[in-house]
Amino acid sequence: MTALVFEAQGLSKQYPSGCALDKLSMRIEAGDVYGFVGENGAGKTTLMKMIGGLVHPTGGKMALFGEQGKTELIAARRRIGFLIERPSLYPQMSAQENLGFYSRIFGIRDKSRTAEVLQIVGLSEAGPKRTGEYSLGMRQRLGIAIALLNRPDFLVLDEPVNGLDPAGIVEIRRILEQLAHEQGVTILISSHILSELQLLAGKYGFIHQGRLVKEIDAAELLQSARTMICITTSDPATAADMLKRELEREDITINRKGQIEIPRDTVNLEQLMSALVQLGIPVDGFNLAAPNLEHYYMDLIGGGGR
Ligand SMILES: Nc1ncnc2c1ncn2[C@@H]1O[C@H](COP(=O)(O)OP(=O)(O)OP(=O)(O)O)[C@@H](O)[C@H]1O
Repeated sequence: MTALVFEAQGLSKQYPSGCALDKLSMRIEAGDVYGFVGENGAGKTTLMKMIGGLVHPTGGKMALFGEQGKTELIAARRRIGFLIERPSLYPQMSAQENLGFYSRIFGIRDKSRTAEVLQIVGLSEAGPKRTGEYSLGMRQRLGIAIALLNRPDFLVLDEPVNGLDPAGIVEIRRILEQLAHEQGVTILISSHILSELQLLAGKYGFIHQGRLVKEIDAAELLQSARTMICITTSDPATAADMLKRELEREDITINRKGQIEIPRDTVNLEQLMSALVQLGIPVDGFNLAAPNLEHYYMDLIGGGGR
C-alpha cells in the first residue's frame, strides 16, 4: 500500500464573509505530483495554508504523513517545503544571505545546504547577487530553493509559475521534474496555466467553491477529455456564429489561438464539411487537438468560451 503524505477528511474553513473550504476530502500519496485546479477564490491557497498550519480548519480533520495530533502535525511540517504566494526576500541581501537567514529560522546548521539548493535551482552563479536585482523568475526559483532547505519529502507550491515568461516557466518545470522523478519528492502544485500543469502533474484535483469536485489521473484525462477539431479561418467569430446556426449546436467555440473548435466525437464530419462550403467559410487550416486539461476543466465546470 502506498503511504499517504496528506489526507483531508471533511476539511472546512468558514470565514465571517463566507466559506473558503466546504467539507473537502482528498488524499495525496507518496510520489504523487498533484495538480490543484480551480478558479480564483476556489480555496486552493486556503488548503495549502492549512497544510502549513497558517490557517486553522473550522471543521474536519487532516493528517500529514499519517499524523493527526497537534504536536505530531508540527513535527510533520518539518518534512514539508512551502512556496505560498511570493517568497519573502530581503532585497538588499544576496540570495546566499537570504538562504542563510531562512536556514537560521528553520534551525538548519549544515552550511553547505545553501550552495546545494542554489545549485538545484540553477542559481549558483547568481548566489552572491542582491535579490533586489533578481528577475521574477529568479525570485521564484530562490523561493523554491528556500522551500528545499529542509530536504522536504513533500513540496507545496502555490502558483509558482504565475507571471513568469515562457523560459522561466520551463526552468521551474525542469527543477520540479527533477525533484519528483529523481528524488521522489511528492508535490502539490496549483496553477492557472493548465497546459503547463498537464506537462508536470500525474494527478489532478478540481476544486470549486471550496469542494473537491473531481479527481483524475493523467491516463483518465486522456481517455475522458475530448479531441477537438480546430479550424483556422479569417473571421472566426462570424464563422462560428454561422456554423452554430447551420449545425444547430451551441458547443462551437473559439480557442486561445483564435481557431474554431468543435468536439470531434459528436460532429458529423461530412455535415461539417458541407456546411463550411455552403456558408462560404474560407478554411486556412484544419487540425485535431488532443484531449487536454483545459478542455476537461471547461467541460467540468460547464464553461464555454475556450
Ligand atoms: N483571511 C481571509 N478572510 C476572509 N476570507 C478569506 C480569507 N482568505 C481567503 N478568503 C476567501 O476564501 C475564498 C478562497 O480563497 P483562496 O485564496 O483559498 O482561493 P484560491 O483558490 O487560492 O484563489 P486564487 O486562484 O485566486 O489564488 C475566497 O472567497 C477568499 O476571498
